[in-house]
Amino acid sequence: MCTVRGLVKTYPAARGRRGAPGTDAVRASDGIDLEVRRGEIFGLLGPNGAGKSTLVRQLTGLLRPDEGSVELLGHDLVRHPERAARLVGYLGQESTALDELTVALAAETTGRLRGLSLRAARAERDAVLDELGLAPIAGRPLKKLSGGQRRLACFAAALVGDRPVLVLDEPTAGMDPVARRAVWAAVDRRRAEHGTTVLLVTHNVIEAETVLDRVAVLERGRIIACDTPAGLKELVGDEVRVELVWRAEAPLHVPEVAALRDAAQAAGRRWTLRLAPAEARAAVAAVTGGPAFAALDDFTLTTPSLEDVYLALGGRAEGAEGLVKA
Ligand SMILES: Nc1ncnc2c1ncn2[C@@H]1O[C@H](COP(=O)(O)OP(=O)(O)OP(=O)(O)O)[C@@H](O)[C@H]1O
Repeated sequence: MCTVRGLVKTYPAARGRRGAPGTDAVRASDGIDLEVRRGEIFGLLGPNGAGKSTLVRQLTGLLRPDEGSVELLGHDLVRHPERAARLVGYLGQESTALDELTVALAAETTGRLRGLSLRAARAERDAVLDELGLAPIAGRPLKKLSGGQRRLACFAAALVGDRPVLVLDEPTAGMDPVARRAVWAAVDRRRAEHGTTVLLVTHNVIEAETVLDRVAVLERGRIIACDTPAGLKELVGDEVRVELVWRAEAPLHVPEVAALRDAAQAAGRRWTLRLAPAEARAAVAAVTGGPAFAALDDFTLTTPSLEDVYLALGGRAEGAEGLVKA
């Protein structure tokens, strides 16, 4: 369905101007091979700057690779990037092109641009606004909406005209849980009813886990893992995640707590540890059975999630500095 071979894209170095420092060249795609199957919901996961947007912009014909090939539904998109518009419904990270339009007109205009008759564009517009709960704000201009509402309106527009492939760059960024659920339900419905293939860029690993068939993890322009969520989880084996939340400072004077310090990733009052099951049981027994218990606010034990895989592979913990040890 979509085959990518040896994709390379380097952004050139820029000279600094007016005393500002220049930037080095960035190899944002560094030899990417990828195969997405028809009807698959395929995720691209990775830290900021890993090269996810650069990759999807090459898959949608918006950015020309330096080297390599992109074939989408039998079309060579490096040679014929203009063909992507007929194949792909693309939701980019920014929406400025539609900002002046109302929610209804953004959806209708997209339909018209995709070749629908006026009557068909209006029918699809009404159906998609209803489906996503946007009818009450259909008459409002995008630029006067909240970030999450604007995102949902752009998502609605991307769905109009029924493209066989949807490429969605962080579709649920800034959305509340109700809107996020509506997005995932709409994606699922298109796959079930039309066999739509979906390529999804996301940071939200926990949310993505429930909808993705396969995931590629990107880091510094390379794919460092690609498998089903379950297959990726096997990489972290039977590790258990232990979360300890302290009332205030961790009681490091308690030897059992001090012993866990090196294995823990600390974020404020919260410690996260990844341990073998027996070690996890021992750790919980130690902090709940002894003098540390008075300092403990809460604890949880969970089996591995896609986020644990991501971290184990060397991804950056959200909000944390530096790489997390495998
Ligand atoms: N137009 C550009 N010119 C120069 N460098 C760029 C440009 N766009 C992106 N980059 C650089 O290329 C690398 C990959 O960027 P890209 O936007 O593809 O990452 P990403 O994985 O989508 O990140 P995020 O999760 O933050 O959206 C980064 O180092 C970024 O700084």
